Amino acid sequence: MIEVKDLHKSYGKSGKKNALNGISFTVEDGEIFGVIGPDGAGKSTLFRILASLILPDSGSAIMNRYDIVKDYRKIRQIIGYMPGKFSLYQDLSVEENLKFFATVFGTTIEENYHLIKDIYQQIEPFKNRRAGALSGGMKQKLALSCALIHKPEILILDEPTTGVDPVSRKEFWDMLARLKEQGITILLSTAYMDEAGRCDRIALIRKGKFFASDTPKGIIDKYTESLWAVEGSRMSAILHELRNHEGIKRSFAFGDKIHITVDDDLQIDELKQYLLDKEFSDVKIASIEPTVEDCFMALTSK
Ligand SMILES: Nc1ncnc2c1ncn2[C@@H]1O[C@H](COP(=O)(O)OP(=O)(O)OP(=O)(O)O)[C@@H](O)[C@H]1O
Repeated sequence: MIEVKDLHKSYGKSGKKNALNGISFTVEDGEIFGVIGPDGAGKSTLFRILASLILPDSGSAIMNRYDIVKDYRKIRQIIGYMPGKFSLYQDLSVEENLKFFATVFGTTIEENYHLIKDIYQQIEPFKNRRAGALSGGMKQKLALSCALIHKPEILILDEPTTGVDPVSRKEFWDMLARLKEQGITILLSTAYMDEAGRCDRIALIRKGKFFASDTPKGIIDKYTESLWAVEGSRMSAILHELRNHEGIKRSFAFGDKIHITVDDDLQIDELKQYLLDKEFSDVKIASIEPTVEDCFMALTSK
């Protein structure tokens, strides 16, 4: 179990830059807990503190009975940490990297091969290739293998899917689901809101603070406003006109659509006519169910 209480951290002389502003949460054994938020929100700072790499200014954290400050040696044994930036030795081969991490932790690849088999088998054909010459998806699989090779109880993965193609991202999440089945607790961060649904619980973070924490469904269920998706061929011009409409509370581009939150008394046909009058003739508008990203936008615009 992970128990985090009121963590604060600032950087710079006289602590000018507040990175964490009082973070508290718990993660149960075997849970996948996702910390979701934009760049600079404080995710890496939080994970570096929990991995015992930097000290908090105040607050505490217990990871499976061990205190991150007092018991930092033990913490490093029971966690597997995959930093956001590529952490492997670029000039060592795939196999040499894995051997190195196994040796540091006093184990061997053979001893814990069963844990990494699923993942490592996919990169084993390239075991003699330099890590620096691997694709993004393969680097990520090697980094995860290295984080797992000492059989950690808790995995801390900082933005593990950033810069990874959609197929490798899906494979990665399937692997995490299998690790969870083996009882490993997984704490990860992501800037991709569509990954929220693969977590048991999530926390939304912004400016060093969690502003919502629940199951993905729990977060979505709290969204009670009317939400529509607008499609058309001149998206930025449509967005501009929508922002001038007083019945629209919020609007933002969402992939190839625009999501808008509207006043309860506005009707779809009424808005279609408004856009038609502005010469947008091919506009489609439909009522939709919110996603975690819609919740994030709603909560951060308050
Ligand atoms: N070593 C440092 N010195 C000064 N400021 C820092 C340092 N590390 C992070 N920060 C600042 O602290 C804030 C939180 O950064 P952090 O890296 O924890 O966020 P993040 O959510 O992980 O984002 P990113 O994905 O961009 O790393 C940011 O404003 C960042 O600029």
